[in-house]
Amino acid sequence: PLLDKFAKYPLLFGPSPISKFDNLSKALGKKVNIFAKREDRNSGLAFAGNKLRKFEYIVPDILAGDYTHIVSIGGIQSNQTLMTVATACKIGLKAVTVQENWVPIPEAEKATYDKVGNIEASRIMGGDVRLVPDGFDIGLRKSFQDAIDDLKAQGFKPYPVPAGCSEHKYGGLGFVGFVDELIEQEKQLGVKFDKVVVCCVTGSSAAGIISGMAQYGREKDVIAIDASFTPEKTKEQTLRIVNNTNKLLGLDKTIDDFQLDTRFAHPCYGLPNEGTIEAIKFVGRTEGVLTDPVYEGKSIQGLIQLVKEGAFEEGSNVLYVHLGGASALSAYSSYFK
Ligand SMILES: Cc1ncc(COP(=O)(O)O)c(CNC2(C(=O)O)CC2)c1O
Repeated sequence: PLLDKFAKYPLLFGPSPISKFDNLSKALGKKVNIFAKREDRNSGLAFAGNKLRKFEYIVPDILAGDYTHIVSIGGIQSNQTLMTVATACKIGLKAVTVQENWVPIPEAEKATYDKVGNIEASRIMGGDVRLVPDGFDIGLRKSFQDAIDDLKAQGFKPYPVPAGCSEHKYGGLGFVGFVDELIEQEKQLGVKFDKVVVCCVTGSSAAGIISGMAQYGREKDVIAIDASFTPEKTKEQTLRIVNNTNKLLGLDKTIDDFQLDTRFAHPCYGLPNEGTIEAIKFVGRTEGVLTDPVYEGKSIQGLIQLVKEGAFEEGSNVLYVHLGGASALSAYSSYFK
């Protein structure tokens, strides 16, 4: 595969497993065969998750320089910042995480939102967690630059990793590897996936999958479900990462569009809608698998809706990409009384 020319630092157990969601398929009328590739179980670090797959192609660049800190950014219950801390611990660096007010925290969660789940785990692992009041935006942020300048002023050498690793030059490579893995697993399973459904916010998960599938002429089989609630920005950023990644791979292909379903991101980034809560419970009760109110709850809500409205041909094989995130559920307990 084209990816072999890039250095990779192993952070995952190996290929992430594929579950067969037969109960869910049946509960939805057995029209399609639903499978799930489990990035939520891809590593032994922290709570596992999609960012660790991205960090595998970023860590060699960190180790190549005498950096002292990894600096990253996210919301208070960010999975990105947690996986930044875990990766830093693994490679012996310190971590500074800028955590902004990306989510309008519901009254019922105010007392615990910045104490439980992902942020608790970051503190346990010694992350220098810096809460700042700035609002949500998937782009490059002043608060992030301030943290980097602050560390440099103290004589440290910080390595910046932007939100979701997505604007990092190698941000898309991890999920190109996901596709190479998937192609192998299709052979082992004797199954070809007709559609791949994945959550999309800062874009490098979906971008890597689209770029990876483009090597096999299958980029149109990817359906991204927006959870940013800023779909124009997410679409532009994702497409840019797709084409930057194609260039990195030496893949002579420009992709100017992809399917981004924007129907499930409401009411805003970081808060579930009623259908999200229904979907989380439905999949929890039919498959014993947990998803979260910010990301995977919305993408599985999208998958269920797409099945119900006949978006997939009868009998087709649909792969759901579970990117992680259930570790933030404790910050949303008021939704599951
Ligand atoms: C569990 C989970 N699922 C899907 C996504 C969306 O991935 P992308 O950002 O690559 O589009 C995230 C991202 N999370 C961000 C974070 O700060 O945690 C980057 C937004 C995620 O954590």
